[in-house]
Amino acid sequence: MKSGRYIGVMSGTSLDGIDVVLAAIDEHLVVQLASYSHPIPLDIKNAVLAICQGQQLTLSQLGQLDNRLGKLFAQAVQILMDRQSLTREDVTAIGCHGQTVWHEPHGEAAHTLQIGDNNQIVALTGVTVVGDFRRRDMALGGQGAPLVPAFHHALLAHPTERRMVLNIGGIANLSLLIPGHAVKGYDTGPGNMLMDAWIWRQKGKPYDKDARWAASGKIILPLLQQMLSDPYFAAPAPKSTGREYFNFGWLERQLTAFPGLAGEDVQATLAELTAVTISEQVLLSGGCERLMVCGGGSRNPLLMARLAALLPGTEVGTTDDAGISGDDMEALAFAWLACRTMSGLPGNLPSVTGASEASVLGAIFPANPLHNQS
Ligand SMILES: Nc1ncnc2c1ncn2[C@@H]1O[C@H](COP(=O)(O)OP(=O)(O)OP(=O)(O)O)[C@@H](O)[C@H]1O
Ligand SMILES: CC(=O)N[C@H]1[C@@H]2OC[C@@H](O2)[C@@H](O)[C@@H]1O[C@H](C)C(=O)O
Repeated sequence: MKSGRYIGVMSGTSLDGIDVVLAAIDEHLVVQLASYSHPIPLDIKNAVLAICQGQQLTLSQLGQLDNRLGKLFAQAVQILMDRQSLTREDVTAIGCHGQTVWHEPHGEAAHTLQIGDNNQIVALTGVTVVGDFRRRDMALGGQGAPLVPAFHHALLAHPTERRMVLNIGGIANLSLLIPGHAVKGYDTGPGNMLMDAWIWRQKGKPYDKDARWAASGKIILPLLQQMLSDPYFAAPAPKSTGREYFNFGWLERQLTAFPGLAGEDVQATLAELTAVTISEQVLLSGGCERLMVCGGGSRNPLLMARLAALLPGTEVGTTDDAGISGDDMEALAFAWLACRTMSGLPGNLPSVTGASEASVLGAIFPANPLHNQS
């Protein structure tokens, strides 16, 4: 393994910020050294949201967004490097996930697109970048997602305890770390995404802090039942999804049969949808002794309480309890995946994504050895 200091960059489906993490990685250890969250300007957030909901745009507009996101990722990395007084020689590589703008894992021409020009990051920081992690897996017949289960397994698997790791981001994904079994993992469906979309439309707030609004409402059971009948929830793994499917349009269609509901009741029902779809999958997958939650949803007390209530006999906690900040897990995973690629090691798990083989992932954008030499 090419050990060293790596930086991971993640801009997820929630568009709440760009997470950047510095980690020391070797064969046995991943040590988180520092992290930083960089804001995303509102016009960029709105442009990505519009694309994910199917809005048409010109190639020029797409190219400009790719350029601006690349510069934004570069700026975020540079701030972390400056704060840590790191020079380019101190960092082996940067693993940058990019911004997913479309994910379509089915059909004759399945595809997934993460943008944010990695060349911009190399040009500004002088550090080698690894990017485009998902498309090799897709070329091998896989879903291209989720990719974090391999990292969850490397970091959090236990020899005897049945564990599952749950990321509640915009989309929620579950990793099954069951001793004696191949690692499995898939997206369970919406995490915070629908709750975020609803409170944004109703109140102009980016998210329901500490679920205060949801907690003031009551669950509308017929609406919940109807939402639960969406075929995604019963579909077998491998499966992955995104904003192209579970978006505000999806929610509006669900609400047409229920006019005039109080906003807080819809919010309470959406929180319950997230908790129920996750807990059903945990139980259907045979249950676990410990559920370790990360992602922004692990900061939502209502979601955490509902998960604990729906999963009696399971120890429900956060990955922070195991020493890994739930806010940094995904960025850390892309630092680790970059290290795998730089070391010529596979990053995907066919048992998770359905790919025909394990493969080295991504593309390497090498640092310029002539940088700053004249
Ligand atoms: N205190 C809190 N109370 C309620 N919700 C919270 C809180 N803190 C964070 N969140 C939720 O977490 C979201 C951000 O989660 P996260 O950063 O894990 O998403 P992401 O990484 O962009 O998504 P994905 O994992 O799908 O790519 C916020 O948009 C919000 O909904
Ligand atoms: C296509 C895409 O960007 N998928 C994300 C998204 O966010 C959560 C969930 O949906 C997961 O499948 C994936 O991200 C994590 C990092 C993964 O690949 O494991």
